[in-house]
Amino acid sequence: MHLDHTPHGPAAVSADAHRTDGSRRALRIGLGGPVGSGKTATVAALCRTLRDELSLAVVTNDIYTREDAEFLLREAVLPPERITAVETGACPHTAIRDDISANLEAVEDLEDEVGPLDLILVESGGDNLTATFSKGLVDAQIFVIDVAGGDDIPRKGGPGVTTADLLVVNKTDLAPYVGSDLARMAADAKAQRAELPVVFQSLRSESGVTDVAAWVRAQFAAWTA
Ligand SMILES: Nc1nc2c(ncn2[C@@H]2O[C@H](COP(=O)(O)OP(=O)(O)OP(=O)(O)O)[C@@H](O)[C@H]2O)c(=O)[nH]1
Repeated sequence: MHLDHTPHGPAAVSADAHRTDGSRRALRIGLGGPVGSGKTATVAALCRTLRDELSLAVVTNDIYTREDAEFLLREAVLPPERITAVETGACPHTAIRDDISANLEAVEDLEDEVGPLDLILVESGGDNLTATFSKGLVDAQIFVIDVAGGDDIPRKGGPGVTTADLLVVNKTDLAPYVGSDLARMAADAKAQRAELPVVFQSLRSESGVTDVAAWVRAQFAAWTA
């Protein structure tokens, strides 16, 4: 894995790093990607890995339900008051890109109610390859795809694959069963993203979310620097 954070750190993105009382607000990282690629599982693993070192909260987005939040609550990855569900009621990308008001309110309410917070993870509802977050909502974004969705996804591109601050190719454990060529996926991702980082992970393996957690730590270090 090649991780080069410097040109794309969150400090370069957000002009509004402070709250109205002058305190530093939480770094906001968005996770988007197709349905079932492993966004909630990645959020859960990040919470377990980082919760003892960072003050964390999560906002989930579902179209009609609160299933993702309920999963995180059931798994007890964070205390319940640190997990908020937004029911988008429409295309998931509308709520993270076009009308971000419900998500912004959720993020700000979390900071008011359980802050000060270091990091808020905002998980989008599952969508298609065009879904990206507004820079008014998050400081950095992770796009999660999986090997079972087809090994031609990195080649097909789209804004999530090409421009996300981190591309995660999840479920590498399934590659032999679905005939996905990981080397080809890596070469295609490199061609689409140049120096932007890519992580291949299996949440079923021992290393799990380690590389993504390292990237998040680096983003947080840049944010607070
Ligand atoms: N084999 C394998 N399964 C995984 C991995 N990561 C997640 N899963 C499983 O994939 C399924 C979907 O994972 P989720 O985390 O719910 O996916 P999601 O992207 O949040 O799905 P939506 O919110 O519906 O878009 C679940 O059954 C997970 O347990 C992985 O690395 N390997």
